[in-house]
Amino acid sequence: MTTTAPEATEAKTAVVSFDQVSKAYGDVRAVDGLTLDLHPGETVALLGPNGAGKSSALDLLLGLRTADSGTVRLFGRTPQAAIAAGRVGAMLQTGGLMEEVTVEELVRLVCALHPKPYPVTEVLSRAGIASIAGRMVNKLSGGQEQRVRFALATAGANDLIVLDEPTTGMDVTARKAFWATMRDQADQGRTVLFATHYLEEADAIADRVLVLHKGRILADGTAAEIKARAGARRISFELEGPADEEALRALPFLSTLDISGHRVRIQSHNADATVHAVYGLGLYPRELEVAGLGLEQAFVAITEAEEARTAC
Ligand SMILES: Nc1ncnc2c1ncn2[C@@H]1O[C@H](COP(=O)(O)OP(=O)(O)OP(=O)(O)O)[C@@H](O)[C@H]1O
Repeated sequence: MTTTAPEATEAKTAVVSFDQVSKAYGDVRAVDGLTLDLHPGETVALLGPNGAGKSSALDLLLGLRTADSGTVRLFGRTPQAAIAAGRVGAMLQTGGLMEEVTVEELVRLVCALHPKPYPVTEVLSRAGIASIAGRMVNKLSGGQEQRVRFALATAGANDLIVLDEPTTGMDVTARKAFWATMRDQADQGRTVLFATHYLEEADAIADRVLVLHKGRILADGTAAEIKARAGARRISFELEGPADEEALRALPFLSTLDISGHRVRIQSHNADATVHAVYGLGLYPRELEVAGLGLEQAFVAITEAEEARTAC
């Protein structure tokens, strides 16, 4: 008979597992048959337009809401059991902080409740709030509150960190420190899942990007794969004279056209053919550049294509 060491079983278990999970509020299907596994050490960005179901999915993951159907498992257990075991740290958009205490008292309390806490001084300094440790929580600015939420989410050693739009309201320095810490956590084998509207953050930080739309996953891959999937390319050039908008709009394979003075920016599904046609118009494009889409443009292209498909 062969036996499997507990660590080996654990290694095979998904950190997060959604199996056909649905959640509706009245007529609104916030999460619609979501099936998904997240693995140890992954840094995963959850993208989606407003109302796509990101917060609902995270609430289900954390056991804050109950699914209408399907199952959610964290480390093979219910969300409540995994959280009680101290395996999950979360930073959510909603939920007020305890107010009549100082920042340090609040951090100390959360560290005391964590099964595997970090030293309070370390938690304070990592979140950049050591200098405001003595301040009352109800006197903090929005960005400082966000840093305190960051401190509470990283008060102990968690195997999964869930963040809902974590850097909203943070200044550039706080954002940099925040993402450096998260990278460090992922390098130690922890799984980081974050919902964001900052696509440049997703592009820079995540090694896996999920695009959610109307409660379903529209795309799942690396940022590079998502950009490639959008198919289109960006063409940019400068004209010597004023642009003839009508002629440019008739170019083949054009999906968008933007004219600003003599600068022309185009998105095309066949960049070679479009550029060829630009020369065919007798134009002499200067500083011609052809590049792939950024994650933001790819995201817009993918979600707009889905909107158009479902509207038919
Ligand atoms: N408590 C609720 N009651 C009714 N409808 C809700 C409730 N919570 C969310 N919804 C609806 O469910 C859908 C998904 O909302 P959700 O907040 O999960 O989206 P989101 O992707 O996080 O959006 P955003 O980017 O705007 O934060 C939306 O249509 C929203 O209006």
